[in-house]
Amino acid sequence: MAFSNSSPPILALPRWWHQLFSFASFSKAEERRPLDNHHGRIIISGLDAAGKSTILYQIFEETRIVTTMPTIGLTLETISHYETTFTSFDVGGSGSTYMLRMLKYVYTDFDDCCGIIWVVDSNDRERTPDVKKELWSFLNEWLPGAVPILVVANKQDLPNAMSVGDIERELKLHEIKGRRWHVQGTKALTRDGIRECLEWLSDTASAHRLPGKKLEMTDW
Ligand SMILES: Nc1nc2c(ncn2[C@@H]2O[C@H](COP(=O)(O)OP(=O)(O)OP(=O)(O)O)[C@@H](O)[C@H]2O)c(=O)[nH]1
Ligand SMILES: [Mg+2]
Repeated sequence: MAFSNSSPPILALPRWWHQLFSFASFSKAEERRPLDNHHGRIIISGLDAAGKSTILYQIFEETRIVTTMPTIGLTLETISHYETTFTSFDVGGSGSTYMLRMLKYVYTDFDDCCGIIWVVDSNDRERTPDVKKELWSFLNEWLPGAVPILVVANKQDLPNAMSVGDIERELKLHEIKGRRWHVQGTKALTRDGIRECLEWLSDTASAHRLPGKKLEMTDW
């Protein structure tokens, strides 16, 4: 998602919108998965078109193919599943810094954030510098304390995709201090790697959750 400086972002959907997804996903949840017993919030972020919404839906849907539309404006996509909520948002585009500031103001319950999924389009080599800039700005200015970060190297099915090692080097992930991090390759369209993502988060995010808080995943 991108928007120009001249057109400030707006909250594109009412706050109750995610309840539709809560209802839809709840009925499908028969088999317990790695994060099902956790509490807190997990944020899914990254540049536009990286695959955030696809990953969000693949975590919960049983279908093999997921169709997504570009997430427009300052749109939060949130899905609740048992005690877990995933919320997704975009940080790309020229208005991203303004948007993050506004989100901090509007949406104040990030104190319960216990993990981040940062989605990268591994096939989009041209935008690697943008990804690096946004990721580090996010880590330095936005993400509280020692919250663990899972970098998802998505679109591994595409022939020009950077490897997990390439992404680790390009984004200088080894310079991350004071928090656990990991890179997981995924092919979100076919769900490859999604379970591994959840397993890593299950091991690490729980250490950062607040007692008694519901686990939520937020695709911003
Ligand atoms: N080849 C391939 N395409 C993918 C993969 N994951 C997502 N896509 C496609 O990439 C496009 C963008 O995916 P979305 O999930 O909408 O990405 P997003 O990050 O939510 O995008 P915005 O909401 O616009 O910021 C869609 O056409 C997806 O079908 C993948 O692993 N491989
Ligand atoms: Mg989206």
